[in-house]
Amino acid sequence: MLNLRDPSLLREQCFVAGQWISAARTIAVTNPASGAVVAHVPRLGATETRQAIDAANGAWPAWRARTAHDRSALLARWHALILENQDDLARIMTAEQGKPLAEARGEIAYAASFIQWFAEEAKRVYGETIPSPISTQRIVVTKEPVGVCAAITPWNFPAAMITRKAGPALAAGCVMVVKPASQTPLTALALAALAERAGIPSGVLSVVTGSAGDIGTELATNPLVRKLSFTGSTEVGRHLMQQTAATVKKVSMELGGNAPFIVFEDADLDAAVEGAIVSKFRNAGQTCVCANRLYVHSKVYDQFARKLADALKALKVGSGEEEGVRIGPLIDDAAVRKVEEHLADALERGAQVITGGGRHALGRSFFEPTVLVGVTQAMRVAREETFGPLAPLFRFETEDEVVAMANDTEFGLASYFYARDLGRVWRVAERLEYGMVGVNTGLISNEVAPFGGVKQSGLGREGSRHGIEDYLVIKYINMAGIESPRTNQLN
Ligand SMILES: NC(=O)c1ccc[n+]([C@@H]2O[C@H](COP(=O)([O-])OP(=O)(O)OC[C@H]3O[C@@H](n4cnc5c(N)ncnc54)[C@H](O)[C@@H]3O)[C@@H](O)[C@H]2O)c1
Ligand SMILES: O=C[C@H](O)CS(=O)(=O)O
Repeated sequence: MLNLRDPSLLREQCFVAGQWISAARTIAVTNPASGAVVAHVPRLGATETRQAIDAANGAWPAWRARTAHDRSALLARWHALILENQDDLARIMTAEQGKPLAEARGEIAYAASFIQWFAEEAKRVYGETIPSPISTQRIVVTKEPVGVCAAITPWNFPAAMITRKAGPALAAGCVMVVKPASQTPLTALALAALAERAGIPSGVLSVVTGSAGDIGTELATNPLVRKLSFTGSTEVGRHLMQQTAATVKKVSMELGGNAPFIVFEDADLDAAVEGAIVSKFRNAGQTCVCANRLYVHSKVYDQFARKLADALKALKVGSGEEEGVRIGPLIDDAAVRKVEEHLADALERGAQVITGGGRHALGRSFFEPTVLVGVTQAMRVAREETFGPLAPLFRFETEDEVVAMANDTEFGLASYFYARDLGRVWRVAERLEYGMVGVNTGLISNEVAPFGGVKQSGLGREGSRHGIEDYLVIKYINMAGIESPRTNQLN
């Protein structure tokens, strides 16, 4: 049993149309560190999803009719409740996802920041007037909520990936049905409980758990759903884009990554090592913006590799609840097997391990933080998202060579590089084909900046003033008949 200040936040029911509902069939939620069953949630399907969509559609007119200030105040109340319950939400998250408690607390604060940000942005949805080419007409442009929205979210950030969607959606006057990952539904359900306590009306926000295929198909094909926002793998994103095409839904796609992390010869090496630790090993390497390939100039390659390996040895691996743990377990055994496959492929092709190199002695889904040297573009780690604590180091000689290698991928989410020459910083930042570039930092995620990718890493942006645009549609009003006054023809 979790040691919660408010045990009622641990919900084993879904929030559908303002009601907490159960189901005969359930899904067990397990702790990745221990394998213990934490809770059971309903295994819902298309029927209940339709109920949630119908309730959202019914709640939409009243929700969109509220003033922006009204919606803002309710979101602000939700934000306050999330922070008031930060510790409980973090404990629930660590229990189901495995990340260290300190990281879970950090994610809750990060998740709450999107609610706060869009509570304010709700009041800044501006339209425009346009000078008319015809003297008797006036042109007005307004922005309106797109309508019933669906969100499908991943397990690696069980809170932030939901609020990064629900925040702008509700702020814009939309309503939303959320399907969280089956590995981490408890955080989503706790957030829904707090939204209910904040006074967000029935039907405005629902959370359904269960069969990804059945629920996903209903969300992607039901004509009442006007927008689908997905965060997850590129493979599933492609599938959902195909499914939503039949009803021409607006889509946002936050998909896979393959981030290059480049260390030039003029870099501050200690800063670069610190950045590499944050960028590569946050959430045990299970983030979409993790450094996936580390390119190090040959002049500093050996020194950087040694420093990185030494820094890694200081990181405690263990269960997220344990004090001082920096690297938790991976989400499941399949995740560990993928890291093992990437490691084995690299070793077979000539790479060498300088620290780590296999499953951790703790067993289950723990993996040793690992540094590989002698890595080349021919290896799987160069082409595929590893999503684990494996840092492959590639060597390079010139700026042109490394930019070409960095861009040699179908992904384009995050990228990072360390350099101090101003000309190089501008040249490389402009040449990298990514939605986001971190210069001399390994951590770029916040609520104020536009988060998102190019190429096959996705469509749209989350956070920033841009994030609400994905939940709005533009309306053009042409107001004619504004002739000069004339006697009324009718009398
Ligand atoms: N770009 C971003 O902001 C971002 C953020 C987090 C994770 N990710 C990516 O997500 C992946 C890891 O997360 P994951 O393993 O949960 O991804 P995933 O694509 O397997 O699952 C994501 C969500 O989609 C659901 N899903 C799976 N198959 C589906 C289907 N056929 N129809 C409808 N829904 C379906 C899952 O249940 C889950 O809720 C990585 O590729 C990572 O890069 C991207
Ligand atoms: O996995 C990717 C998420 O977007 C995590 S974060 O936004 O970079 O914290």
